[in-house]
Amino acid sequence: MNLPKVCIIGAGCSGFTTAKRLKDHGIPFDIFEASDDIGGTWYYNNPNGMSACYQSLHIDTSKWRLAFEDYPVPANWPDYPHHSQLLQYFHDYVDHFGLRPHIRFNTRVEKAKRRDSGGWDVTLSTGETKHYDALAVANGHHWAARIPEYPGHFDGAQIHSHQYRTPFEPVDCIGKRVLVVGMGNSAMDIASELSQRPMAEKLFVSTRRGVWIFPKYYRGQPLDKNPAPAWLPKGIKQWLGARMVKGLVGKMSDYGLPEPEIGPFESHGTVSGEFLVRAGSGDINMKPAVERLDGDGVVFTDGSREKVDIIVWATGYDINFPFFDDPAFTADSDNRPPPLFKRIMKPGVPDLFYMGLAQPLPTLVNFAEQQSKLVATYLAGKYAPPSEDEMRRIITADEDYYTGQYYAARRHTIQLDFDHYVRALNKELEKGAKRAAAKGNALPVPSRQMEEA
Ligand SMILES: NC(=O)C1=CN([C@@H]2O[C@H](COP(=O)(O)OP(=O)(O)OC[C@H]3O[C@@H](n4cnc5c(N)ncnc54)[C@H](OP(=O)(O)O)[C@@H]3O)[C@@H](O)[C@H]2O)C=CC1
Repeated sequence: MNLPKVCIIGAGCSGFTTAKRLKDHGIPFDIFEASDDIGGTWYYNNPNGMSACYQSLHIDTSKWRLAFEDYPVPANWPDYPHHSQLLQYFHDYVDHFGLRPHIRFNTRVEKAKRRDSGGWDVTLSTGETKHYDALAVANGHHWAARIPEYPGHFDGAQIHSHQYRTPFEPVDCIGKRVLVVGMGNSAMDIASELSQRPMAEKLFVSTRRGVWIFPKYYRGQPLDKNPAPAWLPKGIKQWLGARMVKGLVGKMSDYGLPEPEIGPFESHGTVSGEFLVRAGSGDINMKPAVERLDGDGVVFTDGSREKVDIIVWATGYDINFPFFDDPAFTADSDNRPPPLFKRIMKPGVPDLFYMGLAQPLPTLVNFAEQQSKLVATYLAGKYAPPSEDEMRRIITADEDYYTGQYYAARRHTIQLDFDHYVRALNKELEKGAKRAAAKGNALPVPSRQMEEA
């Protein structure tokens, strides 16, 4: 059968696992990667400017949960591998499955435009425009730094956590008074590192709300290693999890942190084995939200003022698809992507797939590997989605399930429970296989001879 040809944007873990699955099904594809190598955000000092890695970064998901299902992680890995180990694992995967020859490096997708009749014209940084039958978007969502604006001016240095590499780069923090803004996982790691006595002279962390900080271990085992069964009702799962977390860490105010007004599962999980100890040891000084910048200092909402030399904005990322002009395909002003069936397909657009566009707990690393099952079987005519109306109904129900419990924030628009998602996806794949068989396994996306536009 002449299967449709796919353009994959990005050779990070979402892009290359999608490629592997397409290859398994004999679906032709090209991957375009702006950088000189694979890995995306996990490629430290990635010359494409899109890596959020700092030198000391260890992933906060354990090796037990991030492994690709068809390629085991090295047996000698620690529970929480370093970013360099993860990147090596990615290289090994790509080479093992023979994906590298399909990747065009140093080639950025500048524009992706859908034709009225379907199919995509993809314009590359080389100036070429190529036509593809389908488009898989895997450009990541941890690279467009979000920096809030506050009144006043600041005379010191300001960086976003995305730029942070070491205590010395890109700004020398040694002996300085440093303010880290935010309480996500970037803030946890960077504040814990800089608060060590030989590093910053004084380390402040500003947060506009209290959050729960999960430990990394429970009785000597990674906390995420033995999750509750995926079939357990959400309310019970969260009640049990909240009890365990509270039992393990106690009250946040015991460490000098603001007491959360929310439960542990009402914000994206903040995980750290170090932060609470550093705060409890007096090396991290908590401050409320920033009110204004004030020359050589910062004024906070409780009226206090601190002299500050460096601000690290660990304030997260925006979802960004710079190659789409059509707002129907991009995130809105609240950082919400278009409503997507299984977070992959936009109803009514049969030849576009968003890969890894989620904040799955516990991890994003092996998430697109699961999603690619739907994409590959769909393009091969072995899976058929439900009607557009049914897709929309499922999208609404899924979004309520996955994001309903979180407080409204730009960082919470694509939250997702990995285990629940995979269970539901597998059921959907079974149903879709029956629908496809009833339609005679017709190809939903026509394959045209690939042509230069
Ligand atoms: N070791 C690891 O594996 C690491 C993983 N990560 C992952 O990378 C992703 C991004 O994490 P991260 O970079 O921490 O970003 P997040 O979006 O998770 O956190 C951003 C933080 O900044 C705060 N914030 C946002 N806007 C403002 C504002 N205008 N004023 C004050 N505070 C603000 C948020 O507070 P609010 O909730 O109030 O909006 C939140 O506390 C996550 O998925 C995270 O888990 C990150 C670092 C390390």
